[in-house]
Amino acid sequence: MAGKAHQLSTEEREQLLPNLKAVGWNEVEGRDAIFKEFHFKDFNRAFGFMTRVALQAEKLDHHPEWFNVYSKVHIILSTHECAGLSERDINLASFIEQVAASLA
Ligand SMILES: C[C@H](O)[C@H](O)[C@H]1CNC2=NC(N)=NC(=O)C2=N1
Repeated sequence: MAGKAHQLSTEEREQLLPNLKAVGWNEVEGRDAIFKEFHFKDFNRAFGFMTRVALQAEKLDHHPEWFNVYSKVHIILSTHECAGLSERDINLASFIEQVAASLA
């Protein structure tokens, strides 16, 4: 991954977070991270979604924290390198939204 991740400033958050909040992402309490819960029709779709996200995460060298039960996938995004939210999380969340939309 090129360059060092920096924790988003207040201004960057005001600019970047509303779009994600509008589609169901929320800030995690007590931790600088974002969270969303995804529901699919069945496990096959949930796992297909996870597979596509996993391949992109590996490509970006930026990985989600996630939890799956059957058709439900919980995702938390945060950047270890800066111990909080960075642009990498915003970019990965945007990619995740595209994948979810294509599977809806
Ligand atoms: C060594 C390796 O580049 C780092 O650990 C990468 C891998 N995946 C990562 N994922 C996330 N979410 N945050 C990171 O800071 C991060 N760093």
